Amino acid sequence: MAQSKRKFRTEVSKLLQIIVHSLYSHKEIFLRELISNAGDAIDKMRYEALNNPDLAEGDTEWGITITADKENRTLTISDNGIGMSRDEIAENLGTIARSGTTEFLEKLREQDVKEHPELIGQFGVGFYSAFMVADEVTVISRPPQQPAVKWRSKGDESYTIEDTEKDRRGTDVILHLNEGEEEFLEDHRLKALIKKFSDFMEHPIELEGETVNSRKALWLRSKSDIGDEEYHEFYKSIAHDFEDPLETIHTIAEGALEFRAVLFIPSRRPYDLFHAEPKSNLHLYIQRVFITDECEELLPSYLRFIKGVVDASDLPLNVSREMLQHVPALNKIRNNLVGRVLKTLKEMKEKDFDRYRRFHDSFGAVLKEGLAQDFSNREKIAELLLFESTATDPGDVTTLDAYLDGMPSDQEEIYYLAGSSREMLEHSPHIEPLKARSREVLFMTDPVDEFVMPSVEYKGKKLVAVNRDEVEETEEEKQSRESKEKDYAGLVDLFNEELDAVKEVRVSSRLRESACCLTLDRESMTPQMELLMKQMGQEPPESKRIFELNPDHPAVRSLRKLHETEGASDRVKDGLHLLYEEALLAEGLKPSDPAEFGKRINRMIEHLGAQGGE
Ligand SMILES: Nc1ncnc2c1ncn2[C@@H]1O[C@H](COP(=O)(O)OP(=O)(O)OP(=O)(O)O)[C@@H](O)[C@H]1O
Repeated sequence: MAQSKRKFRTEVSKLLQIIVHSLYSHKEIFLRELISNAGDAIDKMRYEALNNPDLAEGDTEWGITITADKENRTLTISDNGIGMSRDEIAENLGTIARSGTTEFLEKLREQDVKEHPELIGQFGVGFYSAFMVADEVTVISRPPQQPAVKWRSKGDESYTIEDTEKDRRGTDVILHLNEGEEEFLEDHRLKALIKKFSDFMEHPIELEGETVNSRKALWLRSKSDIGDEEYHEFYKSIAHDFEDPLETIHTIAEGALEFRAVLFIPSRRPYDLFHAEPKSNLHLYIQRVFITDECEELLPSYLRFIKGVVDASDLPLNVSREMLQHVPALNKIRNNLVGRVLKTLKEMKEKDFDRYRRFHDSFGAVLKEGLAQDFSNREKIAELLLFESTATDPGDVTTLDAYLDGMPSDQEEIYYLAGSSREMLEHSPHIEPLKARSREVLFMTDPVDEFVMPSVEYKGKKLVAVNRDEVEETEEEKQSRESKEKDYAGLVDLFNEELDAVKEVRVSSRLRESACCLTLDRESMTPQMELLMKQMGQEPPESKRIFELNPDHPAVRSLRKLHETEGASDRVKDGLHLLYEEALLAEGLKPSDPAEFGKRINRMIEHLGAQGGE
């Protein structure tokens, strides 16, 4: 097949533009990325050859070779890994198949990357980092038992692909270095970088016929021999991150169940934490042989932000990826890992709250998913959560334990209100009765709260949403309500007739500053849940709300008087609908007919004008 020229997909061009024009610091990480890709390719080939030795074509001296050619100013990274076919190379090096890529790159301005290169670290530039130091990159690759292919690009809009010859299976990545990047052709510089970035890599990395790395898989070494820097380099290599991790967990389990794991909590939320498929990010090895990086059984999805490796020495090497889910030992490893992670987080929270706060700001919303996924650890997860509340200053947080500590002895439940922002929640009419009784209300502003919190119980106390018809009236409130109900019976009847969308209209004794509010009955979905369902293209079941009127509010009182003198006049009906629409707005909802809402307001203003002119 002749040479064909193809355009990069837009997201690749955009990424290349950022890399070529603004990624000036951390240039040397290109070597880490390319060596890490080469190592992955070897791992994949070795795994395939386990079950099908013919595929290896007799070449099982796994290794990576780095060759510097000063005359031609090229640096070549070669591996005898799995290689790429013509289609694969176009797919792997011409597109970025990660969801949300385009949106992320669009948001990331070049200036931001110049000043904060770690932002791009949330994304992981991988192979494309080669263009930080090279004006042209050639990739020659041959998969087992297939022809070779040559890919070439100058890091602009396009690349070419053509057939070629290659004896050895695997991939050569040839960088034609930019002027000024000659340091990456120097032996001592390359050696130092390989030691720094990839010393732990199991496969030998050769430079000038000499193996440079010590090759001892990091997770097999004893903890006391490993310094923070080594852990951090290892993390950056597997996570493709620019920043150090927030926390490292190195576990060596011996006895009935043997495995080793090195887990990391990143310091920053990756760009696709919520839109990518929620799957675990751990690499599973069995006796040092890489098996898969897509093993959902290793960690539940609410811990999907954890990166790292697990090496299970007890599992059979010939277990296929598909069979992994049926291996009971994996379940045990998973329980063990979950326990370690939760324990580490608890310790961090107790000993270094500022650091824990950083963790929670990035990953708290994911951790919460565990309340619904992992019943056996529910209380441990709940203990880790942080919330703002009516008792904290904006930006400050409290915990469920602190809530319980500050709770009056006659309070039976933990109160919360979920919504889009603290600001909105603070002004919600539902807070008023609790405030009046000096009860703290937790503010929940993550979308997942609506789904998980209603079923949570913490240390025997149920979490109750204060916008639901579940908060009991006090005796005093009850008496005050009953004394006023008679006066309002007529107006309440008219509301009931006029407002189809509500299930019940009630005189309320709980509201203070607000004239009215909408309360959910026990079974209904919250407005936010309804919105989410609509966003997902589903029609939520119709939920009717309870409309509560504050009999002591001047607006409600004057509407009652007007109703007594005029009956169900147009003015009274306008007032009634406006009160209802006001309650909708306080819930973050819209009046169902905005035009009619506008007209009602106009009539009211007109009326004011008429009064003023009198
Ligand atoms: N040396 C290689 N041998 C075989 N395949 C390779 C090699 N280098 C890259 N690839 C393929 O190209 C793909 C893209 O590589 P790239 O480094 O851009 O991203 P990645 O490693 O998949 O993702 P990330 O960098 O976010 O982890 C890889 O997933 C792999 O399939």
